[in-house]
Amino acid sequence: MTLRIGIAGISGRMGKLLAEEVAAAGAELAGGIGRLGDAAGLFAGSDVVIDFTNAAAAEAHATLAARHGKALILGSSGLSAAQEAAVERAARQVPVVYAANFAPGVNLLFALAERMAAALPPEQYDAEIVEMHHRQKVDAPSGTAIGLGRAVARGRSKTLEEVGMESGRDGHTGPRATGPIGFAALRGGQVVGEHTLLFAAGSEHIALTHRAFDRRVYATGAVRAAHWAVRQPPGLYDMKHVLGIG
Ligand SMILES: NC(=O)C1=CN([C@@H]2O[C@H](COP(=O)(O)OP(=O)(O)OC[C@H]3O[C@@H](n4cnc5c(N)ncnc54)[C@H](OP(=O)(O)O)[C@@H]3O)[C@@H](O)[C@H]2O)C=CC1
Ligand SMILES: O=C(O)C1=N[C@H](C(=O)O)C[C@H](O)C1
Repeated sequence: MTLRIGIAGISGRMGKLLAEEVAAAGAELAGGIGRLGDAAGLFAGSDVVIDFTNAAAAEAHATLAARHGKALILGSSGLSAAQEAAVERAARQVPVVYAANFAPGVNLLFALAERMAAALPPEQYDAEIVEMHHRQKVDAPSGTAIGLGRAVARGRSKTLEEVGMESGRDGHTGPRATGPIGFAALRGGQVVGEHTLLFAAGSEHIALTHRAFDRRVYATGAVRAAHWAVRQPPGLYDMKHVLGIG
């Protein structure tokens, strides 16, 4: 049977591409809403909903997904801890794929970041994450940068909260602390998404960079996740589960 996919945020930069990718994948566009749309109606009429909106709307859509028993693909970034807790609650009842970035290359980068961090002692290698996005982006650091930070922390057998984040350095900051991960966010023009993870030691640097040239890469990944999610039991998944990379 043809999969019915609903889109929350259909008039946005991502939403327009998602509608095209739903059709390209042979699925049915069950409906699409913007800020003023009927969200409950969208969930009622869809097998799975893809959300690329904002943090507050994402939280509301997670609650609706659970209420309507529908799978959810969540791409929105900038969620607070409380908003992520609402997503986790929904995922006890329905499959939720919550991914900071739906590009395959970034998800490989997450896996590499964890392995590199495990191999490079924090006393010798400072981890720094630099990201750049278009001037319309409203949250910083990007969800992907935070995802990279979480991967580095995991590689060091800690959480990101335990390791600590150092962002917005300005003025007399004093020497860099050992351990925390540095974050820097650049905004300008129409940059689709660039992320660099740098491990800096006294005698060497290692840097990994991902550049997205076309945000269609995210839309293709999200539609792929939608087809995958409807076959899963309730749970919180991310793109590594969809792609089968660990
Ligand atoms: N995980 C990933 O791979 C990616 C994540 N993102 C994230 O996706 C989100 C959207 O990005 P982008 O498309 O560039 O942003 P846009 O601002 O272009 O689009 C967001 C859309 O969401 C709609 N919206 C706002 N509130 C609601 C609501 N309550 N219900 C339904 N729709 C709503 C807006 O509609 P209206 O026009 O009515 O205001 C708008 O069209 C961001 O958080 C971004 O960081 C982006 C790219 C990739
Ligand atoms: O807002 C964007 O554009 C993007 N947001 C995501 C993020 O916050 O990481 C993913 C991608 O970098 C594009």
